[in-house]
Amino acid sequence: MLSSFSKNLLNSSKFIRKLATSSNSTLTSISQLDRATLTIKNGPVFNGYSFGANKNVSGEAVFTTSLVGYPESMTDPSYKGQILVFTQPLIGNYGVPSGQIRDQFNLLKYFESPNAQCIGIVVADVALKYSHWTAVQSLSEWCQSEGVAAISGVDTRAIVSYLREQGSSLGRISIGEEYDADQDEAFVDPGSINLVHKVSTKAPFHIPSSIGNYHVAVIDCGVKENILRSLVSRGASVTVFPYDYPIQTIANNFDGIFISNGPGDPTHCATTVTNLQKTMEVYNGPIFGICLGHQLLALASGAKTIKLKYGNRAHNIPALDLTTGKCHITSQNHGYAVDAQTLPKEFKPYFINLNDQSNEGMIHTTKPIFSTQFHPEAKGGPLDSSYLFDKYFNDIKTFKDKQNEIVGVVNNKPNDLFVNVLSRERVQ
Ligand SMILES: NC(=O)CC[C@H](N)C(=O)O
Repeated sequence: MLSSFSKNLLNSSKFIRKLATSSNSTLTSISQLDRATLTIKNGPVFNGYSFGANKNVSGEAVFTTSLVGYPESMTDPSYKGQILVFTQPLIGNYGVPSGQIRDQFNLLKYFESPNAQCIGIVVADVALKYSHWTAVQSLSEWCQSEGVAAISGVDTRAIVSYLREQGSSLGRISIGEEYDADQDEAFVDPGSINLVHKVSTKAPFHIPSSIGNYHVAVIDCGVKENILRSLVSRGASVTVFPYDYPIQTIANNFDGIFISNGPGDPTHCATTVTNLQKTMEVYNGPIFGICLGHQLLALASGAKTIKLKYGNRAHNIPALDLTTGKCHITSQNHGYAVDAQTLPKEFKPYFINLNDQSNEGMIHTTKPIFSTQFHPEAKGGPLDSSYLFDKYFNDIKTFKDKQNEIVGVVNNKPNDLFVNVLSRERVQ
């Protein structure tokens, strides 16, 4: 523990450094940075430099082996409350694009949600200078304005080796002070918080599609913008509902139901699981779930989920499609998985992870219901598995054609009166 004298000394040198840099907030050299410490609970301590928000944070420390895509990963709501360690040694070299720019569907063009979601990042070597035609600021500036703590100059190989051996662990980033054993208690366990509640829209919202006549209901557990784009750009207007909305009460107004990705332990989403069970009893249309959506659908079907030792976070994970025998390189970000042994007989495993043999998806034997653990929408990551959205839309078309035969109604445009009163973007 530091004496009060050395603490004062540290604080005054920090103050002098702040004065020296205050005329120019753009950091260009590591010598301008404050000290920072990454502490793993009951584990090692790593000393480096702070290049983000001037605040101490604590959460689950996880690692990603993605080479690119830090803006997409950091704005993915599935990372809510986590400290993200990048194995790619140089991070920040292409800066950060604008979080304001929207596409033709009014969706964010470069971000996966309006804000950074992880609470901290850990990199070996931050690029304080950046260059890219879409960049509007440095990673350091963005972390400061978004309240994300960030540490550079640490041995990320040692950190990741530790997390691989011990499993994902609680961690803390402390700014401007040396490791203080007195703070050992101050670790926040995001596993004890309902993280989905924090990221889900607070009220339904609607995204119209001028391309087609389908209407899909999305259960928002922390949905990524590119999932919404993948639906809207294929011709579905999308109405997005809060994670705990009783979807079973309105399901039959929709041509498809979709369950999104999201943060945390799937067993914390009991209300969503119960609603999905009830939905599957009353709804015969297509259902598609991604990542947390896959896990929730599996729980609703009677299967169980497990926590993986350190999870799968990367943009190059091989998943075998068991129906075609083809391997696809996939984008992933999860710490939990479905235990394939517990799948009920109506569901077959759909994909398997070729690195660790964990379950990567399931498909119903008779109904148009399937889900994947990986992210077919990518962002970042390869587009190999985007064909699954096409499959979902084939299921939607078949279902709708059949409905139209029965009902004799051809035009099922989303009920304008219902959707017109809804917001056009997330309600936070
Ligand atoms: N990307 C996701 O949806 C993550 C799902 C879940 N929170 C997990 O960590 O396994």
